[in-house]
Amino acid sequence: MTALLELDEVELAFGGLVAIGGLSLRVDKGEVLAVIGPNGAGKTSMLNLVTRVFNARRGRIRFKGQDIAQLPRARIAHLGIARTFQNIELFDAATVLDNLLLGRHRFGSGGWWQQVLRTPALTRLEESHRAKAEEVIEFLDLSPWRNARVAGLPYGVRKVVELGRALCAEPELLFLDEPASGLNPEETRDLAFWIEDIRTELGITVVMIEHDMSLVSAVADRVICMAQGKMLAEGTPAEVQGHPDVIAAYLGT
Ligand SMILES: Nc1ncnc2c1ncn2[C@@H]1O[C@H](COP(=O)(O)OP(=O)(O)OP(=O)(O)O)[C@@H](O)[C@H]1O
Repeated sequence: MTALLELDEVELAFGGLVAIGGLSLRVDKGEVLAVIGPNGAGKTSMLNLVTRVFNARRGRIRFKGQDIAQLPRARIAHLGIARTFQNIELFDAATVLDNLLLGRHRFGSGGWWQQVLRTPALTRLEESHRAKAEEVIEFLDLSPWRNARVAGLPYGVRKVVELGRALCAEPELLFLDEPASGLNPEETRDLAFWIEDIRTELGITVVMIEHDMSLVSAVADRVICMAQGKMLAEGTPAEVQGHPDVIAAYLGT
C-alpha cells in the first residue's frame, strides 16, 4: 500500500489544552478510513491540522511525500485535498449548481483580461467547470434540485450538496466530517453507497470522521479510534468496536 497521507508525532495545543498529543497515523491510497472516538477526542482538530486551519505545534504532516505542515491554507485544495464540514458550510442564497461550481475554484476562473474579453479559453474553462458540476449532479442524484436555492432545501439534501461541492474539486483525498449526522436511516444507506462509489468509481481515498457505527461498519476498510488527542486503537470495524480500551473510552471509565 502507498501512503497518501502521513502524520508523524503531530501535536496541537490551544493555550494550555493539548488537543492532539503526539499523533501518528497513515492513510493508504484507495482506502476508506474511519476515525471514531468520543466527543472532544481531537478528530476534527486532526482534520483541521491537515487542512491547515490550525498550526501543528510539533510533528510532520506529509501528503504524497510532501511536507504540508507549513503550507498556506489556500494551497491545500490545489494539492488535491477536499473536505466537508460538521456544520454544513454552503452559500444559502445561491443555487445548488452555483455551490457546486464554487468547488471548482482550484482550477481557476480565468484572468481579468479573459473575463473582459470573453476569450475562447475562458469559455472552454467555464464549460469544463459546468460539465464537471453536471457530472456530480448526476452522480449524486441532485438533478431535481439543480436550480433550487440551498436555503430552502431539506437538511439531508444540503449535506449531499456539500459532498458534491467537495467532489467538484476532483480531490485525491476526501475528508468527511460526520457525514451521517442528522441523516435518517435511508439517507445514511444512500450515503454508504455513494462513499463506496466515490472510492471505486472515482478512485478517491476517503477519511471519514463518524459516530454512526452502522455506516462505519458498512464502508470502512480500517478504523482508528482516538481519545484525548491520541490514537487508542486501530483495526477493522469489528476489532476496534470490541477493543476494551475503546469501550472504556466511550463509557468514560
Ligand atoms: N478552536 C478551538 N479553540 C480551543 N479549543 C478547541 C478548539 N477546537 C477544538 N478545541 C478543543 O480541542 C479538543 C478536541 O476537539 P475536537 O473538536 O477536535 O474533538 P472531536 O473529537 O472532533 O469531538 P466531536 O466528536 O465532539 O466533534 C476539545 O477539548 C475541544 O474543546
